[in-house]
Amino acid sequence: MSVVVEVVSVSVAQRLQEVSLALPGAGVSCVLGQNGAGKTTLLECVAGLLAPDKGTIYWQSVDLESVPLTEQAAVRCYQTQGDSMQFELTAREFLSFYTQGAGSDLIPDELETVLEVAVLLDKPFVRLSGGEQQRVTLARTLLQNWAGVLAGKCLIVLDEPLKGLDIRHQRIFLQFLRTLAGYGNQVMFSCHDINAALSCADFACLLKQGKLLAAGPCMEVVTTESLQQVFDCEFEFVPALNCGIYLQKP
Ligand SMILES: Nc1ncnc2c1ncn2[C@@H]1O[C@H](COP(=O)(O)OP(=O)(O)OP(=O)(O)O)[C@@H](O)[C@H]1O
Repeated sequence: MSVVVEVVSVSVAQRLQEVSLALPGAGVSCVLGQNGAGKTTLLECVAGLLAPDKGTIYWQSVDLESVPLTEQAAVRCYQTQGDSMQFELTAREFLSFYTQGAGSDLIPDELETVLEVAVLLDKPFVRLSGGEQQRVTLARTLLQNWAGVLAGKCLIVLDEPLKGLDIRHQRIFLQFLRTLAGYGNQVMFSCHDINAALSCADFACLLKQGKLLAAGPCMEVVTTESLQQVFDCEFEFVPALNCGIYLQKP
């Protein structure tokens, strides 16, 4: 069973104010908002990596503060916005370092198909391009708990996973997030590309200046009006393909 998350009146000084939301048991949720809106802060709280000053995070109706760190780590995959690396490790060494116990195949076929990291493994991580580093770190994030991910038991929290990815890798990775949710995992990610996020997510959290403006099914909470409120610019909805896209008005 995936991790059911509830956030109740969570505040972090200067960063989040009285945020409450409940994520569906399995699915994909996106967090949208301007720079500094509190997206990373919310993701860190949900992932159990930042204790709120006020309020409570529940996983499976249990106060996260009472869940031992090892138990949290066993069902969580977390990706920060940018992994810095001080050492001249190859991508293979970097992945091995984080994925001890992942099995004999360093990169499972399913991950390789999506992230195409095999060709990068023998290069020094620090000399990979930004997007290549992102693909390796996305692999590392999922390999942290790969067995749990395959079993659909994980909370997968990704801070700007599309950062640096070319358009093809973005599309493939977003489709893969749906696959992971289909296994039963709870996926939550932040993103600055509204249309990319909405092509994948079924639930959206809209943040502005540390406050939650809305959270709920994308079809209900994402509108030209709510986006204007979140981003302080005007949008037009253009029907396209089988859904539509939001364009920023000039
Ligand atoms: N460790 C910290 N201590 C104090 N304030 C912080 C800390 N980290 C971030 N902030 C502040 O909290 C606010 C929210 O930051 P956060 O990183 O959550 O925003 P964000 O929505 O993820 O932004 P971005 O889109 O730029 O990544 C910002 O004003 C930021 O300056």
